[in-house]
Amino acid sequence: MTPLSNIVDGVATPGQGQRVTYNPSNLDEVVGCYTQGGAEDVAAAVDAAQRALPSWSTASPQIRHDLLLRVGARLLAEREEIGRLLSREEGKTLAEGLAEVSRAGQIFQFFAGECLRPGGQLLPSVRPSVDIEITREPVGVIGLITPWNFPIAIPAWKLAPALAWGNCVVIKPADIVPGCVHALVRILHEEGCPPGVVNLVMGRGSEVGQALVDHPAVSAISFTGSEGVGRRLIAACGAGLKRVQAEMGGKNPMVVLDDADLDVAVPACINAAFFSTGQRCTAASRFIVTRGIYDAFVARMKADLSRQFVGNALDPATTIGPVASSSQLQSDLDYIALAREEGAAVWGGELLDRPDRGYYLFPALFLDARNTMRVAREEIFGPCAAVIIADDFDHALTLANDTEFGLSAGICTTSLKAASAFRKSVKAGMVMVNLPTAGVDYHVPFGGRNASSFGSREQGRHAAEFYSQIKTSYVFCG
Ligand SMILES: NC(=O)C1=CN([C@@H]2O[C@H](COP(=O)(O)OP(=O)(O)OC[C@H]3O[C@@H](n4cnc5c(N)ncnc54)[C@H](OP(=O)(O)O)[C@@H]3O)[C@@H](O)[C@H]2O)C=CC1
Ligand SMILES: O=C(O)CCC(=O)C(=O)O
Repeated sequence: MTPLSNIVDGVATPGQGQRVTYNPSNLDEVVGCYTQGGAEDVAAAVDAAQRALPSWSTASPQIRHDLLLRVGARLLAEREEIGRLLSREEGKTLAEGLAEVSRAGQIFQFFAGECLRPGGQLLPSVRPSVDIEITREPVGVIGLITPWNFPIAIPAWKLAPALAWGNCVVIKPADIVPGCVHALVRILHEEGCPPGVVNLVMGRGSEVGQALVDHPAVSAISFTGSEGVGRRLIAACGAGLKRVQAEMGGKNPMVVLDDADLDVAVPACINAAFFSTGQRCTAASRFIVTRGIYDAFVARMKADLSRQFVGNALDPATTIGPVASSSQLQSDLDYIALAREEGAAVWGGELLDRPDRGYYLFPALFLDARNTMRVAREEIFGPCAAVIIADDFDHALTLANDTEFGLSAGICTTSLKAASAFRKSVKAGMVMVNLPTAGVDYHVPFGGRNASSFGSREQGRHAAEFYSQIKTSYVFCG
């Protein structure tokens, strides 16, 4: 099988080795074969980006707008083909794969609009006859390091604002799912992206990702992934005086109060914790349920979960796809064993036999869990949720805030007063009322607090904070 190449300076460029990807729904099926780059490919890509920067950073906003709009339209037109590739490579259901490609297309269209929106400000000075002008300029060459759980939406929400603000980029997708980013970078070039503006180097994080972080000509790094890698990368960027944005994990709570409508709360909790196989940084992994509704909530969760079908991502009957990789599956199984050791009553969590050889894991509830347990404190990133009893609203809020993370948080209640109090007091970057903690809009700020996020927000108009830098000019006009 001939591997798909890196794309450097607009040209397909072979690397040193190759990686074959397999379908987590069916391990006997090869999905793709990709070249593996190394530090020298990163150096060539950064060189190309530096050469492209003077003309791209000064290009008419109309040119950037038109490119992003065309790319958005192509993604929407090719949604079926790319969505199937995404589902075969990552394992999310086809419906989720298709929705993710649409989201990527819409993100490009949103940022096409941003290219033409004036971003400056004219202010009077405290001195007479002096005007002050605040303008935004590109940051330079930006390294984008993306994870496996959103193989096209996350690359899109980093690439589109980077280009809109006139930067050049080198992107490194997660090694187990490079197919969608390869397709996206190919489309960018087919739609007229000038050589060197977007460069793709595939390969391992410890080599390609590290080389990007270490390269002195890379001015900024935008990363999404684990807390461990994120923390190391933030330290390295700080030492190299690079701008950095890191989107890391979550241990997101979903509070269910006595007055909740279970017809709303249970579907929201199932979606939040188990759709996309629980592999979302915004996934709910703690259900904090007040005493009066606990038994009814658990009974209804078990009944509704029993109707979910865990199967091949392309099977229309499937509501929950396989776990994405063998290492993630092993980690999930280790946490399920740990939940038992820590004294929770585990419901579900079985490996499933299916005609296809895949990583099929039934959702797990860790009943009667306590918030002090490791399974209630550490990000699992699989179809597992701890169910914790709370005495009342105040206790539930205290438990919800007792975490090192702070990405998203949800509450299910029919009380406007309780919902408002929760929105104001919960320590999270995003709050949902009677909605799943996961599944966000593409045109508003995304991000969290504490160990969940570092640096400025992603997405929406707030993305400008990271992808542009401010210049303040003083003009004597007397
Ligand atoms: N917040 C989120 O959305 C995500 C959180 N996670 C969490 O992380 C856990 C492990 O997933 P995993 O894929 O290993 O996450 P990682 O943090 O290892 O991977 C995220 C990205 O960083 C790259 N990377 C890895 N090491 C380095 C490095 N030293 N320097 C620069 N880049 C690097 C990876 O490359 P490569 O994979 O190619 O080696 C990948 O592109 C999950 O179980 C989950 O808890 C994972 C994904 C997304
Ligand atoms: O919940 C979402 O829509 C986005 C989640 C996400 O960005 C992530 O899991 O990395």
